[in-house]
Amino acid sequence: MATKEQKSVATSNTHVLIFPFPAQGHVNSMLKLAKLLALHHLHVTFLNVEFIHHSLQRFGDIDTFSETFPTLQFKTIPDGLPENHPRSGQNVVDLFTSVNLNSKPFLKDILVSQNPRITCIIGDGFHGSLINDVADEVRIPVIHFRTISACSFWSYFCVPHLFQSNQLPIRGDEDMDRIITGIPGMETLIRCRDLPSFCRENDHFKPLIPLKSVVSQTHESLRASALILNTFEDLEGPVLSQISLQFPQVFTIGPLHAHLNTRIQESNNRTTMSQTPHSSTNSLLEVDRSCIAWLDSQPLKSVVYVSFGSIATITREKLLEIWYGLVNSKNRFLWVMRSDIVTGKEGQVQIPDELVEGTNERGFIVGWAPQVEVLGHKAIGGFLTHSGWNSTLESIVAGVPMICWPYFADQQINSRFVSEVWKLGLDMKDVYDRNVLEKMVNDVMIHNKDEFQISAQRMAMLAHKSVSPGGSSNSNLDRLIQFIKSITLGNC
Ligand SMILES: O=c1ccn([C@@H]2O[C@H](COP(=O)(O)OP(=O)(O)O[C@H]3O[C@H](CO)[C@@H](O)[C@H](O)[C@H]3O)[C@@H](O)[C@H]2O)c(=O)[nH]1
Ligand SMILES: C[C@H]1CC[C@@H]2C(C(=O)O)=CO[C@@H](O)[C@@H]21
Repeated sequence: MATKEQKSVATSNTHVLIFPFPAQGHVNSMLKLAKLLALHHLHVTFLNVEFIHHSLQRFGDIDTFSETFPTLQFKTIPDGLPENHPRSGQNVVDLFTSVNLNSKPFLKDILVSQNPRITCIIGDGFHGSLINDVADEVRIPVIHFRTISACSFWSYFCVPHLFQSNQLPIRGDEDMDRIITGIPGMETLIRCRDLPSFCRENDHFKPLIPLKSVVSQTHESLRASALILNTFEDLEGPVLSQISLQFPQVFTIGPLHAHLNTRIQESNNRTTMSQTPHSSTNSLLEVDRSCIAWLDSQPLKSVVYVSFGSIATITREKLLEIWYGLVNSKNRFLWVMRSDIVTGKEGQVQIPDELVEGTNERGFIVGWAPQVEVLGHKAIGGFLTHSGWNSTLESIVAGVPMICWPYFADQQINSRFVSEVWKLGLDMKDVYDRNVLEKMVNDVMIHNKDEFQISAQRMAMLAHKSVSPGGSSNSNLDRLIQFIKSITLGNC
């Protein structure tokens, strides 16, 4: 239910247009920012490509937003791909090319036709050059929101320097444990294998998204008036100090899902009109809630939650290797197995009898889960994750230790920080072995459980502190709102 305060009309002519890269991990966090700004009475237009908007209407709850966020509106543009294009899994990379090539006229049209007029664009930094070029043409100030961690953003930023100092490229026959020394703030931490996967010459994504392109998008953020990151100072302070030397206006306002809940609660408390917590999923896929009833019947912290996000795909062999590792560990598990997760032509995966039995005894499989709710459930004791940034933050907020099995892009460096810097879990990157997984799962769930639980609880507490009144992300959001308003005034 909307509060009196939320229902009040926008108090200024500040009108922000937010445009995410069309994928779950990006829409998720950028829509949370949209809600936060709307909650503070700014006009917000959230621009999606059509298929994302339709998915949010089908599986999310955006049609109910006008009640709670009256100053938030949705607009759509085409993505330029044929209607029957499978926009799921790793096919999302085609969207990058197509949106870059085709969306400019539609974007410009939306930007100049709104009332009140758009005074600021918050664009996905992954589409940095597109956003900057359009913003220049229509003369509207632009802020970049990069939806990845500060440590991965910074590593992309430093790539040209790594080439100059002959630390890159990473060739096919490379010693992947070679230390990369040229990233300020991470001097002895990063091995070749921990750099974003696009840095590997033999990366299977390389032909689809060249490293050069991701790096140049990252440098495009230098042209923006400010940079927003979904992180918090207690988590990534040293790297953020380095980023601030290059980017004078950096706003760290995460973890955004926790921040939004805090601000909604604050606003409810002020008006006493409604105490209903905000539980929107922003989901692009149909959520299967049956797993919650299953979790309700499991012992405290006994279940490993397994999910590899919205893009990762795996071969049949790797899927079975993970499955064996989980079943052989004898722990209970809840696994999100997306319908498009298995690559290759085999179609249906034949599942050995011992895996079927082990799963019937101790496992539960769904196509898509209410992840934030699952991670917050008392039965969850660990998270086998691909280390996507949203999943990492959601695990941190819930105080759940991780076993990391990164797939591509920023995930390789996120998992290094999870294991070696934050001590929140173990990193299994580049290993596809059931015995290793079995051992790691048991380390996190049983043998070193107390140690991991203590560090996970500590970081969860810091995350909550950062979004609470007086916390760094909370204050940074107030500063960001003032910054956006000052851009509006300067623009009049
Ligand atoms: O069953 C599920 C599984 C996932 N999710 C949600 O889906 C999101 C997944 O996001 P993320 O963990 O970031 O993974 P990806 O979908 O893989 O995200 C892409 O975008 C991220 C942000 O840029 C990057 O960090 C990743 O590497 C990139 O693959 C999270 O909010 C989850 O809560 C669900 O709601 N239900
Ligand atoms: C398709 C992926 C390549 C990298 C992109 C990204 C980024 O901002 O660097 C994050 O996650 C992915 O969704 C994008």
